[in-house]
Amino acid sequence: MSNPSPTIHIRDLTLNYRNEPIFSRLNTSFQGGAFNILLGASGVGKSSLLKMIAGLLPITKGKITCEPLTSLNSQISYMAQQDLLMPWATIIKNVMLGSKLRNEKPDKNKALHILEQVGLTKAVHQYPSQLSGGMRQRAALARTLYENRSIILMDEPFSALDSVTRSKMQDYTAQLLQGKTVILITHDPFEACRLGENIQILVGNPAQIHYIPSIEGAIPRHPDNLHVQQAQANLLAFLIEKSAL
Ligand SMILES: Nc1ncnc2c1ncn2[C@@H]1O[C@H](COP(=O)(O)OP(=O)(O)OP(=O)(O)O)[C@@H](O)[C@H]1O
Repeated sequence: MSNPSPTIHIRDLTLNYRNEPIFSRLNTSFQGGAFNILLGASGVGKSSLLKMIAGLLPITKGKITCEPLTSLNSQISYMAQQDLLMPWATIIKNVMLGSKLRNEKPDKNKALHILEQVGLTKAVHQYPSQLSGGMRQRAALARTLYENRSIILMDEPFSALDSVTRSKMQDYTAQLLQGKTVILITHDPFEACRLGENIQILVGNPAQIHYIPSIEGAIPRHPDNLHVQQAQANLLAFLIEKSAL
């Protein structure tokens, strides 16, 4: 049997930026094999936390571990807020870039299938500069989904999409990443309640974690679902209450 997707533990993690604390002794866990959603006001430290998990920001105090205990970095696929597409490569080559960098044989059929599912069949041989912002974001999503990793970190992956495309991409992503450990940052309470199996909010300065009660039903939850609507209203009220504005 293959290993289960790991749970990620954050222990006493501290991050300062220009002598200001972003978090101080932060503790939480992101559930293995589940969609973990992370919300919080702009600037609270969500992207920094994700980058620390991805190994892109150094850890000076505290620990990030996973259970079962293995090396984190080799298991992670990370989708940044910026699409980070290579301007010199076509969209399909961008999607298969990871294979190339690892000297593996690229799986063209898989890349084409994912690109079809994200609605980019016609753009396969185009360059990033020829695409709209939403198309570029879907290309970056396709590249992330192509990597068959057990931990997927996504920083606002659907933020540039219109609401219909966003809903379709949420459904597809939830279906494809079933059983993986996903940490997804969003500013959208509705997205959080449709996709979240574990919802956490970073609040305050230094930031601490606040947990949202779990929502009934398997993901992706239907927009009609009354539990989703109620949870979304409660979540929005909480975010407004904690807003510094
Ligand atoms: N290299 C860095 N290391 C640590 N902190 C940084 C760094 N660069 C910027 N910061 C500061 O860290 C704080 C948290 O930024 P971060 O991008 O993690 O917030 P965020 O919650 O993801 O915001 P947003 O929702 O706007 O993307 C900000 O005040 C930012 O100015």
